[in-house]
Amino acid sequence: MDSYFVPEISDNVYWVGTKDWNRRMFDALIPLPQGTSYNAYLVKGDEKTALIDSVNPGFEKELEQKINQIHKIKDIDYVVMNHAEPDHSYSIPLIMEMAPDAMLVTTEKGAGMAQTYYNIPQDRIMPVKDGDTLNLGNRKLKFISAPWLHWPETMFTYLEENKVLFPCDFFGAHTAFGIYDGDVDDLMSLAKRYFGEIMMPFRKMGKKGLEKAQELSPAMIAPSHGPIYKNPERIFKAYSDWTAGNTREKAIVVYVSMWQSTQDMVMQMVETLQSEGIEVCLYNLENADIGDIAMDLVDSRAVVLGTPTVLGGMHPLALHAANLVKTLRPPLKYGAALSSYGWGGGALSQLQDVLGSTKIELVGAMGVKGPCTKDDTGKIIELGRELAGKIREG
Ligand SMILES: Cc1cc2nc3c(=O)[nH]c(=O)nc-3n(C[C@H](O)[C@H](O)[C@H](O)COP(=O)(O)O)c2cc1C
Repeated sequence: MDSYFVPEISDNVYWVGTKDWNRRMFDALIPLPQGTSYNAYLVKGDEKTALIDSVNPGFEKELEQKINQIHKIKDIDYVVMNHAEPDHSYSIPLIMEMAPDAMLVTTEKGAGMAQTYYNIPQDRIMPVKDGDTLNLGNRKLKFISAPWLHWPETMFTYLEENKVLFPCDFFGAHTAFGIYDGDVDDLMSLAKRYFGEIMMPFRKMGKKGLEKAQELSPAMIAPSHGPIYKNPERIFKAYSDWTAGNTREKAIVVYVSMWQSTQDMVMQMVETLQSEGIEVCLYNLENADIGDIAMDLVDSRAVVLGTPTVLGGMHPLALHAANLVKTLRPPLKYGAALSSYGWGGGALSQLQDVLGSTKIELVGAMGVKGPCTKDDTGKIIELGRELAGKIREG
């Protein structure tokens, strides 16, 4: 490529990130319907220049050229590492090699990770604490500790003069589309999906991070994935609901069925919940997108899990889903389980084991031998009504 598009997103602040249009999977787990971006930013003061975050493996050359279009890479003074994960930090050692006087700026924990992951020598690392500032001449960077968003070493960086917040993964979205928030129609869904996948397990820390971000009153939020927010209020409002764990009168139903018996049970439950005024989203685990499930877990009040018994336990897809429900720590209050079995069963007791350590109140777990009888259907309707009542209570 002869020349890259390197937008100046704010006075003397340049987006030097890269877009991974064709990536379809993240963390070997999460589908990416619109690819993703690895946002890195170059901040030029009249005395010093800082690079904030870097890019994923495979995009080093593009990053190098983009920086060089704005400022000689060898003259970079600081490389700020908000988060050590390789999608943002993999290219840091290369930049440090090309910019021999540059210092790596990161948290105390980040310093350890920079050595472990990237072999950055200790004498080239400048650890910073919450509230520390770094002078670039006519502009200043301020560092805000933001642990567990979503690794222990994470921090935000704030460019005070421009009022631009660089929160790394926090407020991010996986999409390669658009530069600014107004460019992507379904951005709030993508941001919610990202929140569910990455930030939901750390809602308490997220609440604190949100408060710290709001206190700064930034004019712009420049995350490490997805579009840059020219209007932070929109994402602030959304994060306020999501980190608080505000749920709706909504049930997420996830199931798998080999011979349709469990599916019939699940469908009767769906009809009952809907007729009781409950919003329902349904995923067949055979073809469901885990990211969609994570997104709907963000504000669902109840989960219904349907699985047949397979070899004495849950169907492996249902076990995977139940484990996700457990580890993503959604704000679910209620649950119900539906299962068909052939002879001895076993799926329901395994499900109760998996979800036993969560705060989800299991309203009912119903097992049926073979296909549903009329009598069984009546019991599912009863269970559905009871679950709907709980959901309406709040
Ligand atoms: C591969 C396989 C393994 C099974 N293992 C068990 C089992 O260990 N215990 C049991 O009670 N039923 C077992 N079954 C029977 C199913 O649980 C039963 O057919 C059930 O009705 C299937 O529900 P579905 O129609 O929702 O797939 C197994 C069935 C299959 C196909």
